Amino acid sequence: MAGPRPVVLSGPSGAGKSTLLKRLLNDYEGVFGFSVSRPMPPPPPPPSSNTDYHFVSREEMEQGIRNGEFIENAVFSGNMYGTSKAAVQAVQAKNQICILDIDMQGVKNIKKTDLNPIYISIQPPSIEILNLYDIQTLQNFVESLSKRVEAVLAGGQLCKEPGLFDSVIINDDLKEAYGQLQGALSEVSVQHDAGCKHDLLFVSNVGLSSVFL
Ligand SMILES: Nc1ncnc2c1ncn2[C@@H]1O[C@H](COP(=O)(O)OP(=O)(O)OP(=O)(O)O)[C@@H](O)[C@H]1O
Repeated sequence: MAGPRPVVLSGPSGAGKSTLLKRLLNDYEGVFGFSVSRPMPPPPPPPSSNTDYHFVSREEMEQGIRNGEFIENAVFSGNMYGTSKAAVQAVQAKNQICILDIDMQGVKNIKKTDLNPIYISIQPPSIEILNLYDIQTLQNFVESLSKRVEAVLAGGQLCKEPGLFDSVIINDDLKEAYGQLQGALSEVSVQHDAGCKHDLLFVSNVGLSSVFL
């Protein structure tokens, strides 16, 4: 597939992925594009005005899921959401760089594709700190707390699996973590600096992984 390599960002809810991404978006203003997702109609209000949805029929989406066309998908408030391989490839075809914020299942799914992204894991320094960061979300989803903690612990172990991630960033000090993220993205910068006109583009995942953990 022609075009720049996508970038996968993964890590437990509350590890700081959005915070780091916001910094990137801010620092590379005009370089980042907008997100691409595939919710089912009737669509809810977009999570952010930056979100660029691609609408398909329920049948089409269900067929696509059966055919393995989606890196990940989920249902929220009766609507289906997903990130398709085609959406990532469409971004590559525009010579832009996709950053995918996906969960561990999504990481495993994308490994089965030929998208060949750079894999970056964002991890909290400790489970105690994660709980502090994530307290509001936890309050909203108290009943799923134990499952979420299990998923966080499993994710923390999984990210250490050899070959799974290219970089594992422990988000203790935000400035330091951001510097490491920029370092991990240096390949992207090199391409951009080389005048290849590779823009960075943030493709949101369903963005609701915390709901489903
Ligand atoms: N290094 C850090 N030090 C202190 N607070 C942090 C740090 N990184 C992130 N936070 C705070 O932790 C909270 C959760 O961060 P953030 O929303 O970026 O996590 P996330 O990984 O995107 O979670 P989710 O996947 O649930 O969206 C935010 O309030 C953020 O300001």
